[in-house]
Amino acid sequence: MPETIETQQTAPAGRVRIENVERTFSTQEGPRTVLRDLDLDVNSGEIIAIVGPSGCGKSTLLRLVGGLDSPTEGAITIDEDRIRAHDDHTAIAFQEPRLLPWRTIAQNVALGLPRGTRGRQAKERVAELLELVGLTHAADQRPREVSGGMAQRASLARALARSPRVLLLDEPFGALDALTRLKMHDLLLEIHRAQPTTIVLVTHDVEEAIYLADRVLMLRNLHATDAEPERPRAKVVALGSSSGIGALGSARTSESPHETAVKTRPTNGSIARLVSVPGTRPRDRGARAFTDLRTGLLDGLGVHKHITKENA
Ligand SMILES: Nc1ncnc2c1ncn2[C@@H]1O[C@H](COP(=O)(O)OP(=O)(O)OP(=O)(O)O)[C@@H](O)[C@H]1O
Repeated sequence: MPETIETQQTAPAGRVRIENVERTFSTQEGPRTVLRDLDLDVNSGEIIAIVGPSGCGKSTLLRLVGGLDSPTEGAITIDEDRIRAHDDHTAIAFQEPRLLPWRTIAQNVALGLPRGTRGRQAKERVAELLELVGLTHAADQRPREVSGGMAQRASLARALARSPRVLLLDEPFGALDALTRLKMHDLLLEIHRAQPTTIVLVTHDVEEAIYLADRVLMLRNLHATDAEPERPRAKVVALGSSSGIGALGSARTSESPHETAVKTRPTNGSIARLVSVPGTRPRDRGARAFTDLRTGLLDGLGVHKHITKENA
C-alpha cells in the first residue's frame, strides 16, 4: 500500500439533495413504509455515515441515491440533476467485494471504467487505481488468490474507476477482521484526500462512523415498537453534557465552532439524529472529545452505557 498518495485531483461535484423522500414497498401484508419525510443535503466532498437499527432503511436509502431504486415520494438530485436508473454519477461498493472469479484483479477493476474507455487509456487508469489502493503487485491475481482485505480494495478501486461524483459504500468493511478494517479506514481517507468524492457510508460501527465521517445520520426504524429506544433522558443529559449530544428531542446550537452540532427532528420521519463530528481528519480514535458522542450514538441505537461512579 503506498505510504501517501500525492496526486491531488480536482474535486468532482457531488452535492446530493434528498427532498422529502418516502419509500413504501408493497408487501403481502400491504404497503410498508420504510423511509419517510427524509430531507438531507450532503455537501460536495463530504463523508456522511448512516447508522441505525437493522431494518431502518439504510441500504434502501443508499439504493435510492444510487438509482437502483426510486422513491415513492420526493426527489433525489445530484448537482441539481435528478437521479436516473443506474446513475453514472454514482458508484456503489458492498460488504462482499462481488468480484468476478474468472477475471484478474486488474480486469475486475477495469469493469468499473466508464463505457468506451479502451486501450492505453484504460490500462493507465487501471494501473493508477491499483496503485491508489495498493494492489499493483496483485494485478494479475484472481480473486480467490487474494485476501479479503485485498478483494475489498479491488472492489473500492472498481467503484472509483468511473470517477463517480458520489461513492456509495454499504458496510464495505463489515466482513473484514478488525486490523484490516482499521487499515481500510485509513486507506479510504487517503483516497478521499487524493480524490475528494462525496461519500455516503452505511455502517453498523459507531467507531467507524465517528472516525471517517463529517456527519453521522441516524435513521429510526419506523416499524419498531421501540423506535426511540427506552432510555432514561437524565442519563443522556449527564453523559452528553460536555459534547454536542443532547437529550432526545432537544435541538441545540453549538457554542464553539468545534462543538458538535445536533439537529433532532421533531417529526415522526426517518431521521432520528444528524450529528456533526468535531475536529478534522485523521482523528484520534481514542480522543476524549468523542466519548460523549460515541455514548450518545450508541444510546440512540439502544446500546446503553452502564453508569459507574467514575463516569456518572
Ligand atoms: N424490495 C423490497 N420489498 C419489500 N420490502 C423491502 C424491500 N427492500 C427492503 N425491504 C424492507 O425494507 C426494510 C429496510 O431494509 P434495508 O435493507 O434498507 O434496512 P437496513 O437498515 O439496511 O438493514 P440492515 O442494517 O439489517 O442491513 C426491511 O424491513 C426490508 O425487509
